[in-house]
Amino acid sequence: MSQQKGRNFINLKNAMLVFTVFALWFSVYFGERVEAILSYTLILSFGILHGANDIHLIWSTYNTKNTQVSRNKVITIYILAVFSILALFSLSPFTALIFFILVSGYHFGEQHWEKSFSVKTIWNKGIYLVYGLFILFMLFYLKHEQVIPIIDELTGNRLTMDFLEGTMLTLGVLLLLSLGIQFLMGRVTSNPWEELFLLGVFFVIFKTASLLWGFCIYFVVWHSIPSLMDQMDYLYGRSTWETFRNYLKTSWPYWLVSLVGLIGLYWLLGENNEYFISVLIYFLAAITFPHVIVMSRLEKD
Ligand SMILES: CC1=C(/C=C/C(C)=C/C=C/C(C)=C/C=O)C(C)(C)CCC1
Repeated sequence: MSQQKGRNFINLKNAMLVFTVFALWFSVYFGERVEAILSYTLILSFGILHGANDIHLIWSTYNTKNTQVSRNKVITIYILAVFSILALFSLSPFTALIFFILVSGYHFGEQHWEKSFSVKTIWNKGIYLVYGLFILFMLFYLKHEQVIPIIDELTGNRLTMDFLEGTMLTLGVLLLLSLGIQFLMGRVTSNPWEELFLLGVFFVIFKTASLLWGFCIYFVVWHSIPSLMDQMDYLYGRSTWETFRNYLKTSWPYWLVSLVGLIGLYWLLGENNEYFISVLIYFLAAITFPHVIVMSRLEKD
């Protein structure tokens, strides 16, 4: 059984690598406009979908033999969490953005490394954070020409290229040291060369593709799709086309409400924001916080 699971995982990784190489080829042949259309399509479909079942997941993880929670209560708490984040962005955008980047980094790292540590320690959580932040800062640094104005629009703070470079290098050294120690102690089950190679692939993608396409490839291919599969494993015991159909059946209403929410947010904030990506960031932040709590609980289970 575990051998079967391992084989599926390796197949998934290979498929993701093949898709990534294809996406890289695509970015060389097609212009920014085509990339942008495809990026928004993938982010708004698979990207949003992987968080669309959160309410159902919270409800099913909390509804055990001993505790009963009503669906309405879960929906109310979820909506409150989403609006609190939007309120934080309007009160103190810089604090909200720092918080969002930290939480996103942790979440990306947790998704990638969760199955790879044979011993559970508090250090693993630090590695999740450093890994995800390193990926994000690699993208911010390599695409600084677009990222600096976007962050300026969101927060009124103009980051410098030196800051982005320094943070990326510091995170890189921290990551090498912390993961290196874990590998030497024999606590990591994945192949270190494969992991280094993967970081190299992300570097090339972020450098070659546009900001949106680079983010889309990481967010959709390397984060949302594996996360969708984890969620299907949790909910239905396996991830197949059939369980994907079941997943779609429970998540499509939430997915649709999310899209309507994004359109509403654009209608409210569009005039004040030159970049649509800024509105997308508010939206992602609002749905990310509850999502990270749900997924951390699910990975623990
Ligand atoms: C700040 C910033 C970005 C960061 C986006 C992040 C951090 C997204 C995280 C999404 C998550 C964690 C979704 C849920 O699963 C972009 C778009 C790269 C563009 C440049 C500015």
